[in-house]
Amino acid sequence: MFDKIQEKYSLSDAEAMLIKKGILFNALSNISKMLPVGICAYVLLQMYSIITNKNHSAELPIVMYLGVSAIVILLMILLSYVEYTKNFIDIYQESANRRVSISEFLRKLPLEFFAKRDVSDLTTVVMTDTSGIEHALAHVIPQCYGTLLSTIVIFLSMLIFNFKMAMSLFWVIPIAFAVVLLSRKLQKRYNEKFKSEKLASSDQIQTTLEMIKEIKSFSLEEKQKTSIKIQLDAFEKKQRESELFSATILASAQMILKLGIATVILVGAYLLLHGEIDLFTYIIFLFSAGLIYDPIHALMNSLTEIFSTDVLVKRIDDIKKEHINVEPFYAKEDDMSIKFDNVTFGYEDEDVLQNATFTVKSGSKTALVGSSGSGKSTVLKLAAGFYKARSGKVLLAGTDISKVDDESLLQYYSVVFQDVLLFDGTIMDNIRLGNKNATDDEVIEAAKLANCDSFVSNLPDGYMTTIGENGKLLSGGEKQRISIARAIIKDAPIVLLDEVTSALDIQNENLIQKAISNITKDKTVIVIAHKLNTIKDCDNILVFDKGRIVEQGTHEKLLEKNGYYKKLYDMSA
Ligand SMILES: Nc1ncnc2c1ncn2[C@@H]1O[C@H](COP(=O)(O)OP(=O)(O)OP(=O)(O)O)[C@@H](O)[C@H]1O
Repeated sequence: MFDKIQEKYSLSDAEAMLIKKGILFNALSNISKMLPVGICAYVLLQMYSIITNKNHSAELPIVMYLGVSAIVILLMILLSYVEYTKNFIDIYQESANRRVSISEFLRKLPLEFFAKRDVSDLTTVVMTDTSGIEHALAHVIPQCYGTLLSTIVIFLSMLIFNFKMAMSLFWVIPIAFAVVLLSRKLQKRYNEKFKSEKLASSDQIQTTLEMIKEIKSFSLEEKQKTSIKIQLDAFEKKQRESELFSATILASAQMILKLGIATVILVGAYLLLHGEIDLFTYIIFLFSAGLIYDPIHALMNSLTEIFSTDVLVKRIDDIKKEHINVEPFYAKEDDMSIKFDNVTFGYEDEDVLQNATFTVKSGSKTALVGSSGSGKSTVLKLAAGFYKARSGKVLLAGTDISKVDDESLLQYYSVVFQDVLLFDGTIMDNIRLGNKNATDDEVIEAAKLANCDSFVSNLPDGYMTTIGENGKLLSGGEKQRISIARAIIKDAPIVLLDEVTSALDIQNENLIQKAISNITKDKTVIVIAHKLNTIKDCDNILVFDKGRIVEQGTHEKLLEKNGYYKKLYDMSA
């Protein structure tokens, strides 16, 4: 049985051992809680015998009872302490590794996976779902199985002590369990609905916060408020339904358990009157009836929590099923040629790139031109292995990049995309992201080449200025220049540039172009350009229209051809 638990929760051997100890100490702690029952019953019986024998001169050995009680209390405290440290502290520490390993796994997944899943959903998996499992492992599973074990031990002891009384005490337990277990499927369904509404709510709140500027500028506050309210109401409804269902099941199980007290009183009284049991046995069972059902009720509570972890475990398992390429990519003798071999790709059902075939020779420059939405950025993303081709192959130095590990592949790429992502840190650290070993001087050198130096020197702390979440303290052009500096400092053999001049003012554009021509020197380059006069010296130009390459060649050849490129060129002139 424990193997199943270990497999279900993907427990490490150390974690499994801690949980086993937790179960053992919980069981011992539960059993120790029954010891006072024996002592109390024995004291009461002694008192009764003194009173009924009218032997008032006889004395109770009070000191001995106090001594035994003190030992029992010490034992109970010790067991509770060990149970606490084993269950909560050690297991929590071990479980923290689970969150790290999921984050690490996510980091290795291809970008394609992130396109299918939204960020708040994944954050919930890493933070909330793992917390739910941690809580279950520390607080619920050891108690649950510990209580089960101690109940079996107590049941067997009581059965040996008195069969009829034991049956009158324990008959309710399987019935109460059956009620909880039979409700499992329904419980799961309620839980899944509740979880998905919760996710949709946090998703909507996150989207609202991300789009706050647009919402305000288009006066959409009221509309947004209404849709958030509708979503939150739906979430609350599902939460109420789920909790009401669990509470009803638990209350019913508890009522069934309480019936056991009545049967112990009635059956005990009957057996006592018919001389089948003595008063001591009766008292023992009466006390036991007052104590034994509480941990069992707690166990049932725990069971509903264990059922609810099924959904969490499934969500984590679904991520872990994703395929990660582990084969590292090795560059072959400086060959950095990129080949698209009949590549077709779509983000969703529709193909946005069809049968693209071209070669970017090692050390050459290829420009991608075409109307908006024709598939240029998609080609860059496929070239960097961010997405896998639906059919056909993308090859780097003859190796199919869909088969190799992203991390080893991407070390050969410097990428500057339209959407610049910066983290909330200093400018120095943001640029150093391109090369974590770069010295401060090297960072500043790269920043100068990317024309960052002029605006950075005007900032209060220069390169040590913190730029806020996603560089919110910087302009679009400044952010883009930082991303160029990153690419410069990385100095990778392949450079992918997407509309690098789009967010720059005219004054800086020439300087940037110069910086780019410096970093792209002797590199394999694919650049997207809307200003066609900047790509005249490219070795090859691919002209895109509606996801297809309609022309390719050098600037002169394409002009001579007098086709689509010529039309675009004339329009941009
Ligand atoms: N993440 C995505 N999910 C779904 N569709 C996408 C995604 N990214 C792009 N598309 C769609 O793919 C098609 C090609 O987009 P792509 O960004 O490659 O065009 P582009 O030529 O680079 O356009 P632009 O010059 O405007 O940047 C477009 O129809 C676009 O709507």
